[in-house]
Amino acid sequence: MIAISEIFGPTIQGEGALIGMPTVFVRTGGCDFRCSWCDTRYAVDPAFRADWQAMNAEAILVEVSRLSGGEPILITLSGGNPALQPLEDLLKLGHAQGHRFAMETQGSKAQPWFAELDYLTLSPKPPSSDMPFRRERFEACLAAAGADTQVSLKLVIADETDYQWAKSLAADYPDLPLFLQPCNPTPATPEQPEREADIQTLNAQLRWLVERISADRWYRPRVLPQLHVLIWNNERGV
Ligand SMILES: C[S@@+](CC[C@H](N)C(=O)[O-])C[C@H]1O[C@@H](n2cnc3c(N)ncnc32)[C@H](O)[C@@H]1O
Ligand SMILES: Nc1nc2[nH]cc(C(=O)O)c2c(=O)[nH]1
Ligand code: SF4
Ligand SMILES: [Mg+2]
Repeated sequence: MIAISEIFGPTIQGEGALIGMPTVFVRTGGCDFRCSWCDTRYAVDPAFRADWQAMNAEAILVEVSRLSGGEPILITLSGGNPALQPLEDLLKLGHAQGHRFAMETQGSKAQPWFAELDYLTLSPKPPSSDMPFRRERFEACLAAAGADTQVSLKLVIADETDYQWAKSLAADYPDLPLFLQPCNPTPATPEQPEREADIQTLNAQLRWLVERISADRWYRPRVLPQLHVLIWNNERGV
């Protein structure tokens, strides 16, 4: 069984390589990380386990199909860390129904079924998250994805230290499409579910990042906002 925090959509992928793509999100419950600025703690902290549902692949796809109006769609697996879940059957059955699959993970755990994904976003965590980067685990994820899965690197940047870390990490993986995403310093939290994102601050951070890469003559990354935050602020389920 798969621990599910929420299934929602259709919406658009708001981040990274597939930004703007219509998709249904399948958010799993449980994470091996506790990032300082995590915007989905309700899918991380076991205190919210009672809100998660154990579902099998068939039941998840019934809900996706209800949301998509019976049409095949891009299914985005996120979390929590979806790599902690047994998702092989979901990929097999979903593909047989014509869906495609993208997944977001921090790269802390590799699974053989990464090779069955259409897209994999690896989002290792910068110093500001207070989480470690374990290179051998990240590289195990790359190896598991293999040649048939489109892998990209999406790095969250909160400050200059994160920026320097990102530049150095990215240099070690020159062939990966690279996306830089400003950190939202005021995500909604279980304590403050109505907390607003400050769009002015996010825009200033975005501008800083563009100016930063330009000043460095670093022309490789694409700098993107969290589009869903610009559209819906910190709302959940969009
Ligand atoms: C909520 S995580 C879930 C998937 C997986 N655990 C991971 O971190 O990649 C999805 C994406 O949101 C990003 N994210 C989480 N909190 C954020 C914040 N406050 N500002 C910007 N991005 C954030 C993560 O870095 C990750 O790229
Ligand atoms: N629209 C939208 N795009 C997203 N991209 C990554 C998300 C996530 O929480 O993993 C997310 C999300 O929650 N909503
Ligand atoms: S790895 Fe992802 S879901 Fe887990 S705490 Fe960090 S941002 Fe949140
Ligand atoms: Mg999110």
